[in-house]
Amino acid sequence: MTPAIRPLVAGNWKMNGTGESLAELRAIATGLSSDLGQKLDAVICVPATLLSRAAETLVSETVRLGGQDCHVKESGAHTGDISAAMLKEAGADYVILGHSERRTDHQETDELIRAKTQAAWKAGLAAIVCVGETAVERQEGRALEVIGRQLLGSLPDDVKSDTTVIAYEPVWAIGTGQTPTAEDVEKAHAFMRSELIARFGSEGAKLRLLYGGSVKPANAVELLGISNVDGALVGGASLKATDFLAICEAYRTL
Ligand SMILES: O=C(CO)COP(=O)(O)O
Repeated sequence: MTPAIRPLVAGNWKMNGTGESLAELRAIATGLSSDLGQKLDAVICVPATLLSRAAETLVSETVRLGGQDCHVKESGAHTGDISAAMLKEAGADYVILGHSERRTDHQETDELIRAKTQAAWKAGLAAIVCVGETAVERQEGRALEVIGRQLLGSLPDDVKSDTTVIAYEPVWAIGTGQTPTAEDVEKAHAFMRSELIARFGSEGAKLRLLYGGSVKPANAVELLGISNVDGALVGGASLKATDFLAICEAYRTL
């Protein structure tokens, strides 16, 4: 954790969730309306189909909503795509961009992610920009090189800390139950911090750096307590309110 940076715990529901899941969202919001909610910001990135209903269902401001991707354009002939402005209108304040599943499934490049980040800002959304190495890249000793390249390529030049969040998600740790050692997470986050300060100066020092990949209640205190880890991007464990809240609880002790 970085002193003076307010933590952010973000959930990524991916392609999961139905109308019934809104009860979990309500339970998360209720859980965070206690003093726990004063210790952190929380956002749940639901499937786009649930955004409007999720926005209606949330009675408190303790949880923000996010989308999981957006198109670079505001509107037009792009069948199946959703613009950042549409996400905003549906109730989102954040959008995840460049998740490894999109980089892989949809061949998204750093250049495209950078354009999407600008589109998100223009629509009034904060971008959660994801980076992370694959297992092979790690075995080849290229993890930091890959993270550095993705950071450089995926971020526009005018990054501001109130509209941009970075998520380090090692691809091999996503949905596998495996996590890097605390030393490896610390090394990756320290590297990102120094790269971001070198490029963005004081804004780079204030950017929130999330760790993502098999975060669960059992490892939350250890992972969230690491230097320069300012929150988490949680996949599977964000689908159940009890798990997500148990992860947030780590900030009571940190
Ligand atoms: O991809 C993730 C969040 O974006 C992480 O997923 P898991 O927490 O399920 O490993």
